[in-house]
Amino acid sequence: MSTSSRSSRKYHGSIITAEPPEPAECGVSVPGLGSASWCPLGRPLSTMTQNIKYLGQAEAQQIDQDLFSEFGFSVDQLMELAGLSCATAVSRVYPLSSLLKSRPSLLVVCGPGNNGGDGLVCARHLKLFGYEPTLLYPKRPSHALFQALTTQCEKMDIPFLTEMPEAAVIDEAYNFVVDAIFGFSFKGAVREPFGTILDTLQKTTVPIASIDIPSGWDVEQGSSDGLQPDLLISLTAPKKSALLFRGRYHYLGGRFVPPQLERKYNLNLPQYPGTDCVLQL
Ligand SMILES: NC(=O)C1=CN([C@@H]2O[C@H](COP(=O)(O)OP(=O)(O)OC[C@H]3O[C@@H](n4cnc5c(N)ncnc54)[C@H](O)[C@@H]3O)[C@@H](O)[C@H]2O)[C@H](O)CC1
Ligand SMILES: [K+]
Repeated sequence: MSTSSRSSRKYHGSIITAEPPEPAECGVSVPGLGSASWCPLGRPLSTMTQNIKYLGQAEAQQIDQDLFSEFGFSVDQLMELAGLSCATAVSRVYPLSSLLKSRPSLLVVCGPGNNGGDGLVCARHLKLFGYEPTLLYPKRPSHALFQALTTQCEKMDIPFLTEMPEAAVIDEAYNFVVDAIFGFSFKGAVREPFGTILDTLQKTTVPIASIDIPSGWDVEQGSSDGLQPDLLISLTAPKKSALLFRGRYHYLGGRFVPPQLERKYNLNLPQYPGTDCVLQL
């Protein structure tokens, strides 16, 4: 069971990993949020990435738009790479060999936007990696892309739940949960059915892996009483709320940013190792 002081979550029934490093001296540049010597995560300098930019909501959306309009990418291209990054980070943090339940089960909860699409792609790749994902996808957009992603999962025999199980059932049935409910376009008070879903997730004790933003968190301000994921996978670049992430693992994914775009927004992205599609921050 984790006793990490950075996360109040207690885990049982799965995932045994080392404790996170203790706070140490470090320096991070956080435009608009603080001085260059602030160490928000308490990680040693050697494992932090100096000067990586933490994005505000509008800037994250602008970069997204630039990728599609100015740089000519399509949504499904980037979503595939984003979802693959998420599946890769998940498999690094929760390798099949570390799971304590008899089956490598996990629940992926998908929201109504592109974050939900990342969740569908992530589920498909996790299935290919040997996991047994189950999906909950309560609000499905009519757009052909999401219908195709849904079909792909169905054809890979990934089951879809019709309703959110109770917290105790989730703890019993799944090793961990992937949160793909909301990403960088989340705004305002949570609307149903996602309020109830997030309330249930908060009652679970299995680890939560959040894609891009812990769902329900304000993209810039975070949330003191919201979800406390164990793993956060920031896509393209971390958002400002990631500075308040207190889980054990923070990964960067979405290795698709053209250098010209990186320079335009001064992202200062770290060097991904070799051909890897994720990087632990
Ligand atoms: N460039 C990249 O890094 C890429 C990131 N990707 C992923 O896309 C999401 C952002 O997707 P977007 O569709 O813009 O928004 P969301 O998924 O966050 O959600 C929009 C969806 O949610 C509804 N909504 C908003 N606020 C609320 C609320 N308070 N209550 C209920 N519902 C709400 C809204 O109506 C929309 O339906 C990013 O985070 C990445 O995960 C791409 O996949 C690849 C490129
Ligand atoms: K999310």
